[in-house]
Amino acid sequence: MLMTQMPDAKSPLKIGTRGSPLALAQARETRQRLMAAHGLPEEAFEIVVIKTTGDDRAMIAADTPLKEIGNKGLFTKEIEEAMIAGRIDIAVHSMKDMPTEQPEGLVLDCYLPREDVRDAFVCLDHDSIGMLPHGATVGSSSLRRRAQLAHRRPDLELVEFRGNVQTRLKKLEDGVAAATFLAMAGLRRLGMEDVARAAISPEEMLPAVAQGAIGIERRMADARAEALLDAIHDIETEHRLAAERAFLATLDGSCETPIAGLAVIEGDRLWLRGEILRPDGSEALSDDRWGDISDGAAMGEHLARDLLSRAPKNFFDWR
Ligand SMILES: NCc1[nH]cc(CCC(=O)O)c1CC(=O)O
Repeated sequence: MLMTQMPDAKSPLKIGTRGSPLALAQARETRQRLMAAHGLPEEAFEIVVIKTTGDDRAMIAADTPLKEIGNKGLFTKEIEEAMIAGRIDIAVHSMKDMPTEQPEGLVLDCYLPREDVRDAFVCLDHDSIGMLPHGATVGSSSLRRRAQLAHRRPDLELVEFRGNVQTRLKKLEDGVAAATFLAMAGLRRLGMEDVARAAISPEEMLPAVAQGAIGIERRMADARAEALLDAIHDIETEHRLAAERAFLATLDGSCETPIAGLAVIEGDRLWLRGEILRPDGSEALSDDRWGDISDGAAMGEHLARDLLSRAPKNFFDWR
């Protein structure tokens, strides 16, 4: 392995991250894996917190849907600028929030082993979506979850819901809504899986593309970062994300559009399911297919084209 220099206390590998509890947990997991893979001490890594536009809620009205603020790259722009400027060497991201293309000079080709892909049903009084009383209020700001829920239960009342886990739980306690959703992966990484009343199966609610996956970005020309990251890369996650992200890219979507997708590997075969919905949930189109494990990108693209060809003309009016 060619590496100009191993990182040490004098020349640590700088790990850039947002400052949210979940982002910090993901940065620490990355550092932990790098330490273990290379037998390096903690001082060889420095976690650098970077504030992003998406974190600056002072500028943003609390009830504004994220999609209206200009979603693409909202949480990544400042981090990528810091990396290009050399203030950080690698950046740890939730792949669910990552645009499908990276700025010139940066690559995103290292994935950690994927966490639980499912959505969590968070509710104080009921065990499942099906058990919510007629007309109950549900809080979510995710266009995908809102559309999926409206499709399944048109009787429910939807309200915007955001903030950290504690804020959301307080809202449930205050009766603002009877239930909400979070990603199981985030809860697990925070050690808060108890907050989930139940994990929702992908058959019931197909997760967002790349949900539960952490990706690590670096400068293309940084041989040291490349060699260090190579040892912690998870190839199965790469194959699954290739399929899901090609599906998303072909639909020109992002995590704030009503698009869901999940790839699973069984033996040497890859299974991909995709779903698109009207934002009001009045219509949903989905399909799945099996293919070769390394054929994910083509499968994702073809699945997207199939669904698009079946979609009525005005299906994507929300774009
Ligand atoms: N869009 C916000 C976001 N991005 C990643 C996660 C959770 C962790 C993950 O899916 O990897 C969340 C919060 C949520 O959906 O509950």
